[in-house]
Amino acid sequence: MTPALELRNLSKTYQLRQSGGFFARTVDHLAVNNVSLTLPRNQILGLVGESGSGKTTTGMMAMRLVEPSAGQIFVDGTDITALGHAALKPYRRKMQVVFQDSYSALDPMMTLAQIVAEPLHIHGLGSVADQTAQALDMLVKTGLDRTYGNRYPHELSGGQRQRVAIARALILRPSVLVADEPTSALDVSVKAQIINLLLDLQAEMGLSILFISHDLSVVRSLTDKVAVMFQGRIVEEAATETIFTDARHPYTRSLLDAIPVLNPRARRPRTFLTRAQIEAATPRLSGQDGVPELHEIAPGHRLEAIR
Ligand SMILES: Nc1ncnc2c1ncn2[C@@H]1O[C@H](COP(=O)(O)OP(=O)(O)OP(=O)(O)O)[C@@H](O)[C@H]1O
Repeated sequence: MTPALELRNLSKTYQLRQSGGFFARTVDHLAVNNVSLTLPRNQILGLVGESGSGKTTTGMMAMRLVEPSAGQIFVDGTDITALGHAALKPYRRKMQVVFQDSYSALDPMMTLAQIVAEPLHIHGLGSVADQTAQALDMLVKTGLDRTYGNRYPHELSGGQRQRVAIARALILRPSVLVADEPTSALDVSVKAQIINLLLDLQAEMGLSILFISHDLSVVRSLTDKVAVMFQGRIVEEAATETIFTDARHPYTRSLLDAIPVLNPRARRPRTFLTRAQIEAATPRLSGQDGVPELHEIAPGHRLEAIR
């Protein structure tokens, strides 16, 4: 079956301005390096990695919200990489995004019904009455009763705002949802509610989700497959349970070791790796051999960036 989303050899180089007064110059920064990913239909793919590893840039490129420097993006089998504004519009409907910080994404002057209905309005779908009715139904689907339609974003809790952001993203019935750290700003119990909501909606609406997170426990409970990013590259990709029980790449294992364990008796020994050690293991991953076992890695080094 054609995947909902496929990224082929995607790269992004940002041009950074280095200050220096009269001698200011631009330098290239390779944020995403030759990333290939497949998101099958009705599945949830987790994209994990430390801050700055290129997860958001990858998700934004998948949606054509950031232009790739190289590579291709396929949505439902169609190459959308070079489509112009008009040709891209139907694909914009198919792909929606939810961010961590939903508050800044919700217009404070609009009611929740207006906020959720706005994408229908932008795409000219149905009458205003019809758009409002659909928006109220979608609010109910995300666990907010119809009376919320008349409220404003500042009246809501963080979890409720995230529900509104999800309702707005799903009102166009997209086939792909990019969820970029959608639960990181939430308390543990609210986090669980939002995860359950995403799972329910995914099953009900046949969604495919690219779930970007550095919260590995959330990723474990939600995803079918996980891709691990390090310095712009995918260093490991496998079924979720395989990642959590039999990770091959030392960087993945060091990420797993960094998950906090509350019970002190169950605490695992931590593994700290240097970037050079992770780099050394990365090119050899494709052969699945030659990856050094953790006990071979010299103790005493720390990988600060993942802590
Ligand atoms: N618009 C931009 N211009 C220049 N550099 C950028 C831009 N956006 C991201 N970067 C850089 O690209 C790299 C990857 O950033 P990105 O936000 O994609 O990583 P991330 O894994 O999503 O991190 P985080 O979890 O902190 O959001 C970082 O070094 C970042 O500083």
